[in-house]
Amino acid sequence: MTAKPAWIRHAWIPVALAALLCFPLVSGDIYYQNLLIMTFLLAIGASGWNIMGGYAGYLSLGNSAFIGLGAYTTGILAAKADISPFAGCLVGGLVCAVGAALLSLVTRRTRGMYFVIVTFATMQLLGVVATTWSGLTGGSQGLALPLPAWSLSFQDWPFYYPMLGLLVVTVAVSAWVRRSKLGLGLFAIRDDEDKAAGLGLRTAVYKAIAFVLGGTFLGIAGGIYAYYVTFLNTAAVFDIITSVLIVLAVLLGGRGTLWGPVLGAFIVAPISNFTSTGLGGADAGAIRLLLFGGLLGAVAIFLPRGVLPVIESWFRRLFGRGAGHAPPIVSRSPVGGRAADRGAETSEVLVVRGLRKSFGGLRAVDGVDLDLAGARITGLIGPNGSGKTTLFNVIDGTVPSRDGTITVGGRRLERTGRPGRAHAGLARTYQLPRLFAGLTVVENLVVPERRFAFGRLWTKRVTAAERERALAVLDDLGLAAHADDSPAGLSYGQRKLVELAQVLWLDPVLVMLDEPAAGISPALSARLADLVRSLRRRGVGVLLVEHDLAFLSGLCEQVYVMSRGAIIAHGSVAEVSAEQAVVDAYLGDSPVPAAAEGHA
Ligand SMILES: Nc1ncnc2c1ncn2[C@@H]1O[C@H](COP(=O)(O)OP(=O)(O)OP(=O)(O)O)[C@@H](O)[C@H]1O
Repeated sequence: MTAKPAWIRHAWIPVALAALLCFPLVSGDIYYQNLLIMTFLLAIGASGWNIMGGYAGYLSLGNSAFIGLGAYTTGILAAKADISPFAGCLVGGLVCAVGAALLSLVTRRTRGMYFVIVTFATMQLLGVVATTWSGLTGGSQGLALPLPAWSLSFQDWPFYYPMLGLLVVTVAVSAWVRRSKLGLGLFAIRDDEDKAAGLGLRTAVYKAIAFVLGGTFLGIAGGIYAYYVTFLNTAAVFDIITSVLIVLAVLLGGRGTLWGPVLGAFIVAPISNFTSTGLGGADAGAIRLLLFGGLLGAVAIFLPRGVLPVIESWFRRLFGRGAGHAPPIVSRSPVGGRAADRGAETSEVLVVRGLRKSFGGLRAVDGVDLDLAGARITGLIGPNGSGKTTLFNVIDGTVPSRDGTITVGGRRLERTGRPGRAHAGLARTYQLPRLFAGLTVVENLVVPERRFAFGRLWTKRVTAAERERALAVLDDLGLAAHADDSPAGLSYGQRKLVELAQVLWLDPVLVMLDEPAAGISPALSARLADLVRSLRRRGVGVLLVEHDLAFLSGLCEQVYVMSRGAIIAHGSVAEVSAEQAVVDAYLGDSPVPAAAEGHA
């Protein structure tokens, strides 16, 4: 069965919106109006949180801090400066945007549980500041906002419609983020942040923008909420329960999806409302926290994907809705690039001097010097544990080192971060291919970023030109039929090929390949060797770690031999194979493979 056109699949959106727009006009029931206002607030919070927590995979538990900041900014402006709360809430959004930008600076290097703790601590800190700064916030006495001046016949419409409007804007922005390069980068960060940085993505900027967007919407919603309740109390506004409800709504609905957080809010808000009106007494807050904390744990364990993805996969199974493959474009992948432009054949692409890296007392890399010319394929061999991967990691910035210099294409890079090294033309693959499982094969190919530009973040996730070029590359690799599949469906060898094609998207001057031929079929190995030779023709320098000497000897002009962190020999495969130190360290007593005696 063919997929239905997008307008049919999305027809429910205007219907649902029209129903929500008409509801207050046809029903005079204030209870349901209020319930919907709180649902919209939760849905805004959940959609905003989803940009950072769902798309980028950064969970935080401090989001009610932004609601509180927005609410207090609006409340203080209204109570002290007589500024309309509807204008004040925009200022609240701005204050939250600045606050989120500052917080993302603080949390730049924080991940996982540490990120959760820092955001939670920020919320607690803001609560304490708001309580102690009583001259401004009213402290524990609370802060009263002016009562709305409109006629009672309007009921709660002046809160209902702005909140609904803000929800529409939040979802629209969230949808637009998904379709942009910003979203592509955020999903890549969620799958493998280190790899994304190695492909040139300025991950800190991506995360900061995601955090600022979510924080801004929460701040504006907090401002409208402040006017709606007309009385702010620090204990209630900076309560952890609001953060828990936001996270619960996202996880329940479907983290990382567009509509999951909204669906989750429509399920969670009525339950929350029921418990806050139904439960009384001094322990009501603790019971609610226990209940929603328990629900959060249960959803994380028993429904980790959330309701929406589960329903979608049922539908797919029932109606067989597939993504459909675009026809492959038969053309050759482009050659040339910056390596050829800079006449790399004649210059050094990599110069390393005195590089060292120790892990405790172990000298994994011990004073390594390397000289690699462009348009040359250089092998790096050595016994297991001799330091080859660590040397790669130090050169590409995965592992920091304080000793030694690294020059790529004439630029000193030892103090440059991973994205900067990628922008300078340094690219690498891994022993086990690391593709982004949440992206399609084409998206994996186009995700690398040759240089950072703000404007680029807002462009389409995969432009038509990029798609055409990516399909040409995949066609060359015999993988065009998998263009729109998840890389999880590819064989190990195919993933290695795609990873190589991915790093070539950077248009590098130097490519470091970590055991590219390990564990792949002879046919794929031959294809890979062809690809490596084509790099040499384009003037790209190649540094290749490989245990398969037959593979190396057919490719490399020179090899470096490592043992115990140091380079112990350098020359052609035949030359180093004849050296006694190499035989002792690497080959042991085995004879040199016949293939090593004559190389291309
Ligand atoms: N993060 C780390 N912490 C501590 N020791 C490490 C770390 N990474 C590597 N090592 C150690 O450094 C030494 C060099 O390891 P490395 O992985 O670089 O060797 P290799 O030559 O790539 O080995 P192989 O050929 O098996 O991949 C090994 O003794 C390894 O145990």
